[in-house]
Amino acid sequence: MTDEAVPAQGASEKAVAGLKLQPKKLQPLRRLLPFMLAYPVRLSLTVLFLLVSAVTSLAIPAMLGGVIDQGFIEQNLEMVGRYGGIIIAIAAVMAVASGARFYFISVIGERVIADLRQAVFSHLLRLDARYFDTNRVGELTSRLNGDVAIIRGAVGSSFSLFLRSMVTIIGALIMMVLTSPVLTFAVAIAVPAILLPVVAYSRRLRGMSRKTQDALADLSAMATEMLGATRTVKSFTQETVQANLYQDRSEASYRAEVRRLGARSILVSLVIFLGTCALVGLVWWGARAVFDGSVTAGQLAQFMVYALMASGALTNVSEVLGTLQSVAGSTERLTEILDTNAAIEDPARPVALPVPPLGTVEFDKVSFNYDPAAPGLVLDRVSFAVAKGETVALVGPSGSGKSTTLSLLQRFYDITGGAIRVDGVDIRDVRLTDLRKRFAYVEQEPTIFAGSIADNIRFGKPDASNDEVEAAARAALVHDFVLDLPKGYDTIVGERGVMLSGGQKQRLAIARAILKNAPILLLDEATSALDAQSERLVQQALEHLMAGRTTLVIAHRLATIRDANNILVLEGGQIIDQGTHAELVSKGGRYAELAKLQFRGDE
Ligand SMILES: Nc1ncnc2c1ncn2[C@@H]1O[C@H](COP(=O)(O)OP(=O)(O)OP(=O)(O)O)[C@@H](O)[C@H]1O
Repeated sequence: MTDEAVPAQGASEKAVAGLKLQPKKLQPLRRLLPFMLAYPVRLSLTVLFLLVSAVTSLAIPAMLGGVIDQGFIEQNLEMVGRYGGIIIAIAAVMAVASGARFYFISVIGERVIADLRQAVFSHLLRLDARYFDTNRVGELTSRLNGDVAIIRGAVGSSFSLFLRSMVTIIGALIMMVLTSPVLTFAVAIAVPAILLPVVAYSRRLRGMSRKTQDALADLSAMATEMLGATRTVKSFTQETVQANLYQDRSEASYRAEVRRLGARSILVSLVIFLGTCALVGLVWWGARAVFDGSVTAGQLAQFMVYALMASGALTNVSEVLGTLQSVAGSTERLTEILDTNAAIEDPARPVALPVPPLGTVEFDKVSFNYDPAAPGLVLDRVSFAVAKGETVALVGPSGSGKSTTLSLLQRFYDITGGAIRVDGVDIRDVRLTDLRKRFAYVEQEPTIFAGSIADNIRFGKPDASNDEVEAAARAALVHDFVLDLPKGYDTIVGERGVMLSGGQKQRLAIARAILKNAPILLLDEATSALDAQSERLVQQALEHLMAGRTTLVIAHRLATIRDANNILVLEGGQIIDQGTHAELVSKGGRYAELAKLQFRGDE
């Protein structure tokens, strides 16, 4: 829809959506207000030009009455010329004011959208891990893209049209009364007769419209999910099945839309027919008034133009109200994100961690559950300590709580009992960024971003010089393979690093961790088997990374475990045993079994 949509009979078709005025549903729009009020100068200019353009457009029909009565009927060409000159002058002012109004309101619209988008994105990044456990990323990005696009498409143009039309309606009504109170009275009786059946029918459309929206959202969620996993789809040969599923849903959405269009077409016919009847009635009533001398021909013409202007503006308002309702819906979904408080936040009075860092970690009877309401515990009174420079390995069967331990240490979730201390300070008393700066975290499946190799290494230290990046890359044995790449460090690695091998990705993540140079290393060793050559390179890179750092490692490699100062054996969220590799093997308990299973190949 454009701002300059001409209010004509055809537009009555669009009146459909808006006739369902529900002020409550528009309330979320208030949340856009602060974003607009942040630009008072542009806003005032918009209002000024809006008023000027409305007043000038109302002045033109008044001149038209003069042309007819004093020019046509008197057959006075000079008067026609004089009025023509005035009309051209008014039109010139109107043209400039309308252009300026369109420009300023569009600029405000774009500004508001940009601010809102940025606010939502940065707020999302600050929310805690639990929020992302319970909200689908696809849905969040769709809010960020889809809802922002809906607001963007409407804010400038719809608001402008809405305000302009409201001013026109009020102005035209006043002019109608001034021109002929009798005719105004006749119109006042006719309007509800037309509007009531239309309103009644348009209620039916509301439910239909919601259904097609839902169907569309469903479709796009499915597309996002499948296109993000094309390799899985291919490998499970699900192309046809998924394409058919998509087709079924797409057809369902098509049918829903066709039903809605059918209903809407009937409404259009209804509006056109009733509108024409009203027009004929007005002409008849007006002609009678002219014949009995209560109004002049010029006044009648003038009145008819005002009536058309008012009805056109009314059509616009009703249409825009429909649009504004969907904008309100989108605004609500976005402000919902802005209103969500992170469950994990900085303490009111943060305690500083010691400088230089000690590099110690202590778990003191730590208990935790992802879902506080669920029975049982994921970690059950886990206690251990890691001294400076030590390497402590976590081993245990799948689901025993190893990854959870590393998450809790970084305070992705808050524990339900006990305490976690880093450098002797309870992590809940430390600012989140201070805490997380103390760790370098290498994930099991490292996240590689779509940028260049250098960007990926620099992630943890954006201001690192090229030399620093290269030094980290050398230590992580990334440098050699980078030299073979066409653009060296500037090579773009593709989304999620698809252009790199598994071992290269791991070394890249290690380089990133080396550059961050944090005192405590959190390592989730990859379980996926690398070939012996890659394995050796990754191991070498890790040794560089671990040198001189306190290390907490979820271990799957024998080399790591053999060198560990202490091995914690986790099972069902509890530490069931601990000691060095030799001690634990000689004990012959659960660890010996695990080690036998896990490291058979290595031995
Ligand atoms: N984000 C989460 N929300 C809810 N439950 C979770 C979440 N992450 C893990 N869990 C549950 O917590 C338990 C411990 O999981 P954790 O990932 O810590 O195990 P793990 O020892 O690292 O396993 P693996 O070796 O398979 O990675 C499991 O029962 C798992 O289902």
